[in-house]
Amino acid sequence: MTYKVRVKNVSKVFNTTKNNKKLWNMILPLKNKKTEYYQALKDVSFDVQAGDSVGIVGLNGSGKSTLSNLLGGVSSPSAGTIEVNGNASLIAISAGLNMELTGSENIHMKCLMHGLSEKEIAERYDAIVEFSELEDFMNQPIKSYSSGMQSRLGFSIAVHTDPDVLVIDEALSVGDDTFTNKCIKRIEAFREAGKTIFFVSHSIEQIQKMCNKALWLHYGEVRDFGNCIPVVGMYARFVRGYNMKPKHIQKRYKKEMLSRQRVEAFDYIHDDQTFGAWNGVLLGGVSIVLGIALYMQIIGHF
Ligand SMILES: Nc1ncnc2c1ncn2[C@@H]1O[C@H](COP(=O)(O)OP(=O)(O)OP(=O)(O)O)[C@@H](O)[C@H]1O
Repeated sequence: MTYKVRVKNVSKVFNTTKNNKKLWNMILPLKNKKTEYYQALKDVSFDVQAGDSVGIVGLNGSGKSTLSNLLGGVSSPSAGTIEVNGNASLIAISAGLNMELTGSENIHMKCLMHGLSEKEIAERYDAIVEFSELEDFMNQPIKSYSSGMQSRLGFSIAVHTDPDVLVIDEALSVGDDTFTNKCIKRIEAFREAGKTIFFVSHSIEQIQKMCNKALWLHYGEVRDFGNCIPVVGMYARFVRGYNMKPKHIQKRYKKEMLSRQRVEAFDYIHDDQTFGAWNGVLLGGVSIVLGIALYMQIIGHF
């Protein structure tokens, strides 16, 4: 069967080394023996078909937002591949919005980023504003918006740019019920049109209502993936059992799981951090050459 989104052996690693930004570490990155990494996602694989609506569940810190950022193209995996047939749009609270720009400018900017022409933006502008219910706030910088207002604007822009894959990360958790219901209706219409949706939420009820598939992430790994009702049912049973455990047991479990996600290998990474390291080497080299040139100039003067 053809897939709409294929996530294959994806890992995401963050450099969590303390004092990593010291100039010395940037110039001589390979000297930094104590580099520490945190593996937020570990070897995640699954395929999703067009028309699927996938709920992503998991405890706090299990990697849901990290995955939604990868799916929405906001960041790239440290290892593995994500293939999306079509264009994807991420809606998270304030994702991709510029806090200094007004609501109106943000609409323009995000629509351009999604490949819409000036004519298409002009045609859709009123509908975006009307759906967001922010008519009176369009000329204000969005840093003055509440998180619910930012989310409404982000949601409205994203659905009107008509993406093939919509990634919704907790964006519905900050709105009031009336707006959330309006969004849910819009998402359902989206699904009926054969689009693909990823939906991150802590509300099991919302996921059961809106999704046909579910992915359960557990401390960066796929614990289960498949039809929504059984996967979410298993997850709900796990959460009930977990919540019944005494606090100190929960704390110990969490600590042990987090310690398993710390990795030390340097060569594992082939993303921005390695680029950063080589940029450091380049910067160091250029500095030395400039230093020598300056020294020669000074010597030449005397
Ligand atoms: N930029 C970063 N640098 C270092 N660690 C990070 C970074 N981003 C995320 N993490 C870590 O990765 C892990 C997964 O985070 P993520 O936000 O994806 O989890 P989540 O499942 O969305 O959590 P929540 O339910 O609380 O929103 C967390 O332990 C987090 O601290």
